[in-house]
Amino acid sequence: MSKIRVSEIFGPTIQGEGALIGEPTVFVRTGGCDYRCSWCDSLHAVDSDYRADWLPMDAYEIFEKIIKLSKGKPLTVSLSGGNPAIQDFGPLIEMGKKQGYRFALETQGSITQDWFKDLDLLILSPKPPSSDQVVDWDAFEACVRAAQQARTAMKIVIFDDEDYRWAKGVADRYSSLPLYIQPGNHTPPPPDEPDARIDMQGILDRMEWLVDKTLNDGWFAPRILPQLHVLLWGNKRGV
Ligand SMILES: C[S@@+](CC[C@H](N)C(=O)[O-])C[C@H]1O[C@@H](n2cnc3c(N)ncnc32)[C@H](O)[C@@H]1O
Ligand SMILES: Nc1nc2[nH]cc(C(=O)O)c2c(=O)[nH]1
Ligand code: SF4
Ligand SMILES: [Mg+2]
Repeated sequence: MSKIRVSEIFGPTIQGEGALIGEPTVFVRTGGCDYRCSWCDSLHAVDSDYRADWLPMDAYEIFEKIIKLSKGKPLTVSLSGGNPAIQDFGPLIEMGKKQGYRFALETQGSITQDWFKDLDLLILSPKPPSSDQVVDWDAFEACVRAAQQARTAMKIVIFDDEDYRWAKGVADRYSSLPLYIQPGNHTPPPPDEPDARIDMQGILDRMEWLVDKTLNDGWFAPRILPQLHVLLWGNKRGV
């Protein structure tokens, strides 16, 4: 069985973002990402300087840890990273579903896997201009198609006016996908400083700006949500 590069497994906590906000969950965060977003809040799982901290684990070992953390009570497992779509989660999803666990995956939509169809929720998070990344829309489209019947949602981080306009354009192209927008944390933790100071008032101001802008604009398609875990715990890692 192939190994998955794991940065951290933690929980139970609540899902802090998007469609499943507030839902109890255990996170499996993988190491390695094909993107380098300018404002990434999880660089310890992206930057290869930290690869020595990423542990190769097989599906049995990961599921054992999930069972321990959840005390054997089935819940939703959130697969994130880094880009978790680099890894092979097929065997873990198959194993977990047999025991009643559900699986949600967070990815930017740059890499497709055939096991996307087995997810309970695929969250595609294409990156706006402020990230300094360039979206490959063919690759994104392939992810949407690979989901097949699996529930799929889109989540876009918005930092400024340009991101906002961009998000509206993307929403038009994928109007059948439920959309969640969230303000950015402009004070993400440096990878070697897990609990770095956070500008909470600045984040709340960005949330208010985003709500006002969206409503004044008469754009009623998206749900506008903060990162709830950030409001509760700041930049703390493993929550
Ligand atoms: C750390 S990423 C990992 C999964 C995947 N690489 C992705 O970007 O979707 C998880 C989520 O956090 C969001 N995110 C990362 N940095 C952020 C920041 N500084 N402020 C708000 N959201 C952020 C991403 O856009 C993504 O939706
Ligand atoms: N509680 C909590 N909710 C989250 N939603 C997305 C997260 C992520 O980093 O992928 C995340 C996270 O790290 N913690
Ligand atoms: S795609 Fe996700 S994990 Fe990768 S750098 Fe961007 S926000 Fe971070
Ligand atoms: Mg996060």
